[in-house]
Amino acid sequence: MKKEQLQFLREKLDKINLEILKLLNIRGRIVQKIGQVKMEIGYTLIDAKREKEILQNLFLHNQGPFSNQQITAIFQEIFRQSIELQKEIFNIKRMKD
Ligand SMILES: O=C(O)C(=O)C[C@]1(C(=O)O)C=C[C@@H](O)C=C1
Repeated sequence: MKKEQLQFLREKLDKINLEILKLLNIRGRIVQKIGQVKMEIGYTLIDAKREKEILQNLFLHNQGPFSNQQITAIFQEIFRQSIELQKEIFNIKRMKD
């Protein structure tokens, strides 16, 4: 039945969503550590060159169905939110100093 197929596919997506969430949070913790190191050595939070390199590497491995343009849009949002996480660390450090 088509409805059963839909339910089955949605259950598959639910599991994948949880995996993505877990990986995003693992990534977020690493981003926080990078933010801390960058602040200690006086680097700016935004690194456009590094973002470009990450995207180039993703394009090399991109097997679709998402286009490179769509991958760029997804990762630009991840970079934006990662910088927000780093700013939080920056503000906490400033409050302590
Ligand atoms: O690699 C860094 O310097 C980071 O801060 C990590 C990260 C990322 O999320 O990948 C975040 C912000 C920078 O603009 C570039 C990359």
